[in-house]
Amino acid sequence: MNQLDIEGAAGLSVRGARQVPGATQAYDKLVSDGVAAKLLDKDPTLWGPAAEAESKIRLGWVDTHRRSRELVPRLAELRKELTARGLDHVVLAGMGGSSLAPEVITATLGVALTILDTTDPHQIRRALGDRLSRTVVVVASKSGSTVETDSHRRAYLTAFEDAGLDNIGGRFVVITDPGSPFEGTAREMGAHVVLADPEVGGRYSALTAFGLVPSALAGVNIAELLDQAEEFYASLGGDTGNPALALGAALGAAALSGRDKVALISDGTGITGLGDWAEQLIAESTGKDGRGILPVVVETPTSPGAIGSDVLTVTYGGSLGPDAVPGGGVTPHLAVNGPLGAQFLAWEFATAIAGRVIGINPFDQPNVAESKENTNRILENGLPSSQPSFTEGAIEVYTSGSATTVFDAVHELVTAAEPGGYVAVMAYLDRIGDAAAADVRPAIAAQTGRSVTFGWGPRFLHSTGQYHKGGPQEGAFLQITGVVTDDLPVPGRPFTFGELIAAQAGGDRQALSGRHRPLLHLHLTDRSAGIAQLVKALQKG
Ligand SMILES: O=P(O)(O)OC[C@H]1O[C@](O)(CO)[C@@H](O)[C@@H]1O
Repeated sequence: MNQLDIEGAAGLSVRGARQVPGATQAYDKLVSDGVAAKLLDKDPTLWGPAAEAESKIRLGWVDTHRRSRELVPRLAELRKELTARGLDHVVLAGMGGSSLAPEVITATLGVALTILDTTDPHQIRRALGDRLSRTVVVVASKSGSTVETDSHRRAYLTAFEDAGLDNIGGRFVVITDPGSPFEGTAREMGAHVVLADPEVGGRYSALTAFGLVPSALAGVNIAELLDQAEEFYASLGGDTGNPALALGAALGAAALSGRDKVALISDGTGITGLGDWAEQLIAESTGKDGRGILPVVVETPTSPGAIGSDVLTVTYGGSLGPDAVPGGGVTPHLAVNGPLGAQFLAWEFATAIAGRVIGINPFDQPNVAESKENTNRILENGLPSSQPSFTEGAIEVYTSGSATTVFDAVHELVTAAEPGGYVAVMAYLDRIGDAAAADVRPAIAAQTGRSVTFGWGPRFLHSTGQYHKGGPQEGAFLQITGVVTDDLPVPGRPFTFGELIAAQAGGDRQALSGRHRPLLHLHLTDRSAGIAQLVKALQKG
């Protein structure tokens, strides 16, 4: 470690922070304003008067890990009860902050958990067909009004009833805020109910019931995560030896100096998938008022997009020894290493700090509602009819440009993004069955040298979706949808999952085109053939 590196408690270190241009000045200003201690003290004035009311009720994450302790014995008991009933397959239904942390936790610790954060009927059908009689469904929604999650609950309820299973209510565990619509529904169903910490927003909720309940039921030792957070907490109030303060200062200062894309890359040292969780935290927290930091999850240290003139390269992983070379194969601006429980708290603290540095309120998400409203309107009135501009193989192309091939249409889109802008690939597909669609990201990034993000729809709507609409208006958007060959009704609702996902995609197209953003829609009439054709066309150039 050298003087640019800061090691805090719990073995969490941030290397490189002070070499990021502007970071030292930002850090010194934070110190002279006493921000670290004030944040630890939950001071709601740190983000200005306009953000104060929201901040007042959103700072519980600072020490929520302490209140979460009471969950440890309770969840051990519940797990015992469920396994005694033979319910050993845990399915988590939840969007954004209600499922991303358990995904990282279980992936990192090698524990099986089935996650439903989709409305793709094929993916949902596959989950419903998997060990149904042994399934316990964790329904996680802070607001208790998220359409995707409620639809999953309905689908499982009907599947359990159709299979003639007993004690159906007891096959559900509902996590929600006290008094939310889901609390009443859960009690009526006879579900197990775990009320969440209401003073913690979804994306800051890793160490609340949202992160811990599904993880514990799946078999994770959650006490260990809480211990790591508690140990790291000791570093948070200080002006020295505070890696989270350094991380926040560097993220904020980099964005102000033009490195406003953050490539998030695993260094391969034992933490899996933190990038997807941090992506939501950073994008939804900072992408507003025409400002923000764009997180770009990059597959490996050598994948396209890891470095660039407007990119802050950040690697993450488990604790590293003092002489270790960080980065896992790339030279990062910042390397964040340490145990997972400490990482969650460090990134949350750093994001709140970066929000202050760039001058936004890190606790609201003012532009998320728009696509949801468009979706509801489409579900009521139907999608406006449209004809493809042309069809190539298994791909229908909807473009306002003049291209006549898929490759040219993508090229046209990419060149329409502002210099220093980005391309967002948004795939409303089955993220297991259609996993190869993720290859589109590196293929476009390699061709263009631009920052390219990839998100599964509708999951990204609860993450980078906020940034797309609220952040700097410099994105170009590639939306990919796919044929539905085996649709599934949403029980008790006047639409199917296939109609819902189409309406979500259509609603987001309306939100983006309303902002006059470049948008290309590709519809796959045969999913696997279409993906293979698209990736091949892009790779060939
Ligand atoms: O937990 P809920 O209320 O279902 O919300 C899920 C996600 O949707 C959002 O509220 C908005 O997209 C996220 O901030 C949140 O994590």
